[in-house]
This record gives sequence, structure tokens and C-alpha cells, in this order.
Amino acid sequence: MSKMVILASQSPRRKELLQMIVPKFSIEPSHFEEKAVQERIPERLVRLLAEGKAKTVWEKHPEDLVIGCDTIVLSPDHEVFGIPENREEAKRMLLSLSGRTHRVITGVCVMRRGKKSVFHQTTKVTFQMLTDSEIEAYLDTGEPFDKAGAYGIQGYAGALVERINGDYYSVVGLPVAKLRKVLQKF
Ligand SMILES: Cc1cn([C@H]2C[C@H](O)[C@@H](COP(=O)(O)OP(=O)(O)OP(=O)(O)O)O2)c(=O)[nH]c1=O
Repeated sequence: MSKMVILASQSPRRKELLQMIVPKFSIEPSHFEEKAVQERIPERLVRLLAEGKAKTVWEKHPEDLVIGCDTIVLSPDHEVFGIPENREEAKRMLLSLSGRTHRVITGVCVMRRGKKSVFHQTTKVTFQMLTDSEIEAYLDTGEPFDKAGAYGIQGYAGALVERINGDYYSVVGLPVAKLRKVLQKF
């Protein structure tokens, strides 16, 4: 591995998860303009966003190894849910997820001089049926507002999930098992 590992993310969850597999790294959130990326295929979208985040940081630190990530929720109606902008949007997302199965897709890009690896991981999550007051109570926790799809499986929403099929950590924001394998090649 190169001298320094940089996690190009402001997400405290990703920092915690990366600590499972990398003993020492620094953090530099990326200011990549996500809205500039136009891509209709969700898997391609997360990969492009992960790559954009990694690249903007790597350009400032070309000697280092940079990791960029992006997580989206693909709703049961195949709508892409990012981080909700307000309570109304968060409620609409949770109503759509209630009692149904959706996909969480996390893209990761590892970049170093002369080498790049981009992958994504998809996990299926099924929510219990939620009443209006359960959704309101969950919104009151404040948890939905910095998370794709308006929920955090690692928090209160863990009790709203019926089942999951795939990598739990990928839902939280970083597929650590797959990333560990990829980092071995760097
Ligand atoms: C579905 C889900 C998402 N999330 C989080 C992971 C991500 O932090 C966030 C998705 O937004 P992202 O845009 O992927 O990431 P971010 O803006 O938080 O951080 P950065 O771009 O700097 O890396 O949602 C959870 O914490 N738990 C969950 O169950």
C-alpha cells in the first residue's frame, strides 16, 4: 500500500467502518459537485459519484491512496433516493419504503497513481409496514436527515427492518469485506 490512505468522506459512519480494516488513515471530505452527474442507471450513478469524490481529493494528494464512496437507495418503484432535503421529502421516502423491499447500492472507488478500482454492492432491505404515527415518530428522532433513503439501519430504523439480504455494512455506507479484498491489490 502507498504511504497514506485518505478517506474522501464527511460521513462519521464511513470513518468508523474503515477503522475495521485500515489501522491508520486521514479524512478529507470531497467537494465534488454531485448534482453535475447525470446518469439514469443507479449502479453507474453510484460508481460515477464515488469516482468523482475520490478523484477531487486524489488530485490534491497524488502520492496517496484515496477512497471515495456513495450510497443511494433505489425505491421499490425504482426511484433514486439520496439524502432528503426536508421533512416532507423524508416522509415521502419512508412511506414508499413501508412494507416493501428496496435496494441500497453503495459505490466505492479506490484511487492511487496509475491504479484505480471501482465497484458497487447491492443489498436488499425489507421494511415492516409503518403507520403514519410510527413514521412521524421516526422523523422526530432527527436520524433521517443525513442519510440516503431517510433512514439509518444502524440506528432506530434497525427496529423497522423486517429483513436484509446482502451486506449490512454496505447499507450503512461502506462494504468493508469487499473493500478489504480490493485494498489487498493496492
Ligand atoms: C441507507 C443508509 C444510509 N446511510 C448513510 C450513509 C451515507 O453517509 C449517507 C448517504 O449519503 P452519501 O452521499 O453517500 O454520503 P455522505 O454525504 O454522508 O458523505 P460523503 O459524500 O462525504 O462520503 O447515508 C446510513 O448511515 N444508514 C443507512 O441505513
